[in-house]
Amino acid sequence: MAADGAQTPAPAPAALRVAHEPQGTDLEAAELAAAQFLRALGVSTDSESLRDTPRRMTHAYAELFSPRPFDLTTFPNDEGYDELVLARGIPLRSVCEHHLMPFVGTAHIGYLPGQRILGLSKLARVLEHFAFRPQVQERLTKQVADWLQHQLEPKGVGVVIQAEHTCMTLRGVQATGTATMTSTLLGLLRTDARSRSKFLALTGLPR
Ligand SMILES: Nc1nc2c(ncn2[C@@H]2O[C@H](COP(=O)(O)OP(=O)(O)OP(=O)(O)O)[C@@H](O)[C@H]2O)c(=O)[nH]1
Ligand SMILES: [Zn+2]
Repeated sequence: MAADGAQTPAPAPAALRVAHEPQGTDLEAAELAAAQFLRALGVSTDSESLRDTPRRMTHAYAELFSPRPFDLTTFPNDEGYDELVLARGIPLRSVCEHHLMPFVGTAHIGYLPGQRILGLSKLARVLEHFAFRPQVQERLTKQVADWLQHQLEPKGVGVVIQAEHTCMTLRGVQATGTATMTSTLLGLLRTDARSRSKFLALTGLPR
């Protein structure tokens, strides 16, 4: 409790170990299922070049569903830096949970610091943490923003994602070149027009 009676949030820990969240994997079973899946679709795995494809498929998806653990390193905001910190154009790759086809693009992730600042690389690592699982873009965007707000307790968070969903560009409606945009703004980036406008200016997106 501060002297004026206001609640002061507890500072975030200097480094929080963010673990991989295994759901229980059985690579052998997945490989057998992949072979069966391909056979059922009339794709023969008899040739030398396709013989290992079920194993490759299994490992490819296992990789895309396994975010790497990392330390969420934070530092005290000793200088009282009170403008935006923004990582622009972070590469994004994820897998849509409806078709298990990739969606790829870029993310812009920013925050207005409170008592602590974040190790810059962690903005990309948090994105990867939530992207490496079957996802929808809306949930991914919100999860990254909510998580940063919760862990860092900044004055505001903004996340904008632009991605191409191959399930709608390579198949189905085949709307080649379509970019899907999503955004989540929290705290001052949501409520304060000046902060929001600055955030959008730094992302390079139209305001
Ligand atoms: N909201 C949202 N929808 C997504 C995302 N990724 C894929 N989808 C959509 O999920 C929907 C699944 O719809 P369904 O009608 O069940 O699937 P479908 O018959 O293959 O549909 P089409 O893709 O239209 O051929 C499609 O409209 C996809 O475009 C995402 O990140 N967010
Ligand atoms: Zn899809």
